[in-house]
Amino acid sequence: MFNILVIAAIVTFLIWYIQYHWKRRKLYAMASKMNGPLTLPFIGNALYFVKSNAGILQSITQLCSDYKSPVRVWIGSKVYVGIWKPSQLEVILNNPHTLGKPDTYEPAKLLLGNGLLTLDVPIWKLRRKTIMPTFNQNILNDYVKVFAEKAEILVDQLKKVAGKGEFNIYDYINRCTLDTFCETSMGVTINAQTTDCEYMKWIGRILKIAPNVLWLYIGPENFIFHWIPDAIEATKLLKKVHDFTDSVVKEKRLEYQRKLEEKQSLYQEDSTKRKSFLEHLIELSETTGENFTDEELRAEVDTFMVAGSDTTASTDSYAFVALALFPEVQNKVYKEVLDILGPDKPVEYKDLGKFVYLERVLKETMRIFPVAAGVARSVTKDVKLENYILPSGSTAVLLLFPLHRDPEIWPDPLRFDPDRFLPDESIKRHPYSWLPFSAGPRNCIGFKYGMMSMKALIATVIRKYEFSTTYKNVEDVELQFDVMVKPVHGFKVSVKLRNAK
Ligand code: HEM
Repeated sequence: MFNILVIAAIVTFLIWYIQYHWKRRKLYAMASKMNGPLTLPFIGNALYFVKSNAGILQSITQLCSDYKSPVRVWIGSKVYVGIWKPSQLEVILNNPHTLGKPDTYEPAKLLLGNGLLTLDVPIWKLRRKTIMPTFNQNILNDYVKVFAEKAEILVDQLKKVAGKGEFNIYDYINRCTLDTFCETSMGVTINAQTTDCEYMKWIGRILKIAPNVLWLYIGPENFIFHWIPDAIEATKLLKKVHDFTDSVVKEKRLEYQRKLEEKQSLYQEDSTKRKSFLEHLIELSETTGENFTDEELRAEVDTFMVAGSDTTASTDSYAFVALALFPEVQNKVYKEVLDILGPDKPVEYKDLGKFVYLERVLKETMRIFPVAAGVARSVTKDVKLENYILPSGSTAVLLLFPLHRDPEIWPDPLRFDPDRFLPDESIKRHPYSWLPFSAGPRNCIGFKYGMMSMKALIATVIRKYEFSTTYKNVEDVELQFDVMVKPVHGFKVSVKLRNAK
């Protein structure tokens, strides 16, 4: 009897195994036509990525120098196709069958709920269309006052470290950015720069733990996620973050209802009152029939907070490291800001377009130090990619870091030269050569907000402080993959008050 059961189990397994591979035969055939390293049974090329955070980034860079785009990599039973050639990126970023997010984004779903970043394509399309108007230029212009106010507090906070040697400027900028985001996304003041703010600690810790648990989703091992201590801690912290956002959502909804009952639309009541993204979303929800649930509103607000604040804080910090590394660039930015603002006038939205050199510096910073090393998309139908077919069932990984450092596109790629972004130079390149915010219909919805807030912060700070660093050059800034691309040894700079007696 026992023998029969064993034979039945083996036969069932064999039938399942053959069916499984038979269904995937097209995937195997197409993937085998692409370049890629030799694969080991069962684990594929997983060993390439079982490394330290810095090692992972090195492995990706090495793969891209050993092979041409697209490169195929197997991790367990999943095939990932790395792409960094601009013409191929253009195909993927604009194809309707590569708009979805693969299961590598599952941890982000836990973090953020179902917000724009992680939503499945059909719902994402509707949601993106609804949310898009909240990023219009007039709304963003209203936020510049907040950017300027919070940056002035940052100027004040930096007095603590001025003239006292090197420190990690990210710690200061991150607090400033969280202050700005809480005000503009939720309409709440958390004073992260001047008080010991719990919310900031939760977000900081979650982002720190996230890389330790991310890999659990890059394989069939998803089920163990909930048993890992870091994942358990992250879940507890997430609850606190979600409870905080939930309470703000409820409060703002009640406020909206109260105003309606008083028969005053928010606009009629006080057209000069600045509204946060959340307040705009509540209004859209009520007036367009979109009917966002509280949970959906929370997911969108949390998504803005997480997708927006660490990316801008890190890019601002890289920009200060770059200014510290290249004093002649720093001087030019300082002069431009002084010419436009004078010594004390707070930055206003109409000034931002005039910072043309600062804009080139930011673009060159994001080229050399793109905080998002890559973007992943699931392939739901075969897609022709020049001489290859990207098979349905694979994951396209758009490698922005290797793209931005490709010597064929960017000669002498580690030379920091903002003039690469002069219009006459930009026009010579493929438009998909520079993609820090990605591109196509699912690009970063917050890119204008990001550019405006970074310009406002840097202009406000550079006017008061001069930056230096013990990093000697770009190569010296060793990088690692830490959800975002971050320097192994921090964003090390020293600051000195300008005109200090
Ligand atoms: C330097 C700053 C920023 C960088 C480098 C950046 C980069 C990116 C990238 C690479 C993506 C992925 C796009 C894709 O899948 O193809 C993305 C998506 C997104 N970003 Fe940003 N981002 C920045 C700032 C912001 C800000 C300020 C906000 C919000 C206020 C924001 C909100 C989002 C959202 C909601 C998505 C998902 C869009 C969608 O799937 O429709 N980001 N961002």
